[in-house]
Amino acid sequence: MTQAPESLNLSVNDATKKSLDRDCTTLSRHVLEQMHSFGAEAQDLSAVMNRIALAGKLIARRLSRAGLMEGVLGFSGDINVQGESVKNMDVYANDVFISVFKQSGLVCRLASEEMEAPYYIPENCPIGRYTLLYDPIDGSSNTDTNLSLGSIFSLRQQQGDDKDQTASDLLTNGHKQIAAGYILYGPSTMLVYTMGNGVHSFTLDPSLGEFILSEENIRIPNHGSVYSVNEGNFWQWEESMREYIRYVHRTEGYTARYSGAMVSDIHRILVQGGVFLYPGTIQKPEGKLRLLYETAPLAFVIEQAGGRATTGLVDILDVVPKKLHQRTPLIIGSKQDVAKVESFIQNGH
Ligand SMILES: O=C(COP(=O)(O)O)[C@@H](O)[C@H](O)[C@H](O)COP(=O)(O)O
Ligand SMILES: [Mg+2]
Ligand SMILES: [Mg+2]
Repeated sequence: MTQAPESLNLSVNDATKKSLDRDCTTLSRHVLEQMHSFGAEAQDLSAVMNRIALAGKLIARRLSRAGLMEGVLGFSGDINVQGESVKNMDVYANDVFISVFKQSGLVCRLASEEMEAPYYIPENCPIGRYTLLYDPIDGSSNTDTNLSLGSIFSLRQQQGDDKDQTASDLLTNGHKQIAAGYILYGPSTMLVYTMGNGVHSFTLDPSLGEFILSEENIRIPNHGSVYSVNEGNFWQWEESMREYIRYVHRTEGYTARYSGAMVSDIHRILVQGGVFLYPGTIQKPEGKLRLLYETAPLAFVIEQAGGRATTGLVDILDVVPKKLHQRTPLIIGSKQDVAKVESFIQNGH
């Protein structure tokens, strides 16, 4: 039998080892590495992230077969607390997050876009002290046309016992988030998260059923060519926002990208730079997006990657909400591009 040269053997083994190491860098292992500990808190956070990942896998599985199944596409017939028509996928994804945390001993309360008040899991409460805030499906208008969608999550420590079930301890600024991130349901399913120590992305490997590390410590470019905004709202904005858009139109080097799902638009900006805007309108100065489970978690991610997020006047992470479903305007992305928009809002140029 002919022996392979020693050097060839070595390089094959090295390559195999590298790919094995990569395949074993799962989300739960990564969280433990981030915490530099195998202690109880690290184990809990790793388990929480693992459950969020399970929710992402369940939602991704349903979306991948949506056109073949009854009752997945279309509207449920309900109107949610935001006054928006609810889609069947909104209902399913909302229930998925509740189901994965039941009997988990991890999360005591869940608050979402689709529920007027938080959902309490009393059996978890003596143990789990976390609250999960989430947008189960972001960009739901894309559901019926097989386009990208997202889920957004934010984890907070419960303060106090919340005996009266008003959840008033959630009405604090975004710096109180322990972890935040999103799942992007695109050509592949990705999970991006931060725990205050950089931003990391994972791709779902369907053959393993695991989220595997794609990129660690992602840094957003300081400037990018993309501006991402619904220009259909042009005449509803304040003049300063219209002036900014006129500036973009007059200036070389900008390109518009808008998918209808904020998670995918902001993911593009995280990777390639630029700015996403959802400003308030003259009629609705607070805009459309909700602070606790949309703008604050995305602000945490983008700031951790070296970018910025503001209402135009105040950093998103400094905003203290008065109510659970409070809305804020959002300008988020590369530092230079956000500063440019701010200068139009604050100085008119
Ligand atoms: O948060 C969003 C919508 O939230 P939702 O789907 O209701 O969770 C965004 O993804 C927007 O849908 C998106 O930016 C498009 O908004 P419009 O330009 O259609 O208002
Ligand atoms: Mg949303
Ligand atoms: Mg939603």
